[in-house]
Amino acid sequence: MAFETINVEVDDHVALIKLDRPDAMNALSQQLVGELLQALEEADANEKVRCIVLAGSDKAFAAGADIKEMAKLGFVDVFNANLFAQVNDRIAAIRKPIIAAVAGYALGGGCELAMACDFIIAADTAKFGQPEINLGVIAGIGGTQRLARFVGKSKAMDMNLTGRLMPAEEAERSGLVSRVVPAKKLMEEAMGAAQKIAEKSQISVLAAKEAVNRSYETTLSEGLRFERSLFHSMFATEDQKEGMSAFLEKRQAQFRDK
Ligand SMILES: CCCCCCCCCCCCC[C@H](O)CC(=O)SCCNC(=O)CCNC(=O)[C@H](O)C(C)(C)COP(=O)(O)OP(=O)(O)OC[C@H]1O[C@@H](n2cnc3c(N)ncnc32)[C@H](O)[C@@H]1OP(=O)(O)O
Repeated sequence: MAFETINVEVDDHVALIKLDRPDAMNALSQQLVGELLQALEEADANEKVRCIVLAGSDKAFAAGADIKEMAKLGFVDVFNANLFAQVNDRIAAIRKPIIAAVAGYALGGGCELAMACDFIIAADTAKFGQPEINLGVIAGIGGTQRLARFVGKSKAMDMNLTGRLMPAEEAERSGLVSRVVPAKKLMEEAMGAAQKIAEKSQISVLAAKEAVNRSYETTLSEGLRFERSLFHSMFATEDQKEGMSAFLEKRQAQFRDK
């Protein structure tokens, strides 16, 4: 399907999804959110795709929900529509890894979208924030919950209450992002990471993603039990046999399990 507010390219096992509303700093309109969710689900269902990269423009990953759309809404509108309720569930249901490649502004829903991905690679130009307080609202899809878990209460409270932006270096230091690279290297780094993941055992990749994500949903002892049962199940795969044999035979593993 042709999209109007995003671009999708699939090449060599990696799906690159780029937000494309340059005139509005990639503001997350209802149309863009719908197209993004469909593109993610199509990539997840595409057997050729093994990793997904989500990117914006040099100036903005995404500047948040579309304020022009939200300005005219009232409580009854958003409550009855249960606005954005399904977004979290649909992104959480994507089994393949999603790397957020963030340059420029990732604000409000833009920061929340990046945090909902599996890890963030940031350009040194990236600025993260939850400035909803400036609009007389609060973050609505993870900006108080994920942020507090990722960077700790003090920084999450500071950002949500003052609306200040967190530069890339602080974001890395705080654990919000995995790596910071020069802006001109961002896409090379993100696509390189995606390629590296695509070469791994796909079944192990899916299992590792599920295990790490479970750590945010359960107790340590329960999480260790979940991790152990997934670890044990890896020994039923051809990839475990191939991976360990390849190491002992000092050759590159050729993983087969889908
Ligand atoms: C778990 C899954 C998560 C999935 C998330 C994805 C789906 C969910 C999306 C909805 C999320 C709802 C909950 C969320 O918490 C609520 C919000 O996001 S509220 C919005 C928060 N964002 C902001 O407050 C930032 C607003 N923008 C700015 O502060 C500035 O634009 C800027 C980014 C600092 C850049 O400033 P400048 O360089 O000066 O550029 P301009 O301001 O002139 O902007 C250029 C142009 O773009 C338009 N624009 C910018 N941001 C938005 C926006 N958020 N909505 C609509 N339009 C925007 C701006 O109006 C200008 O347009 P023009 O005037 O030229 O027509």
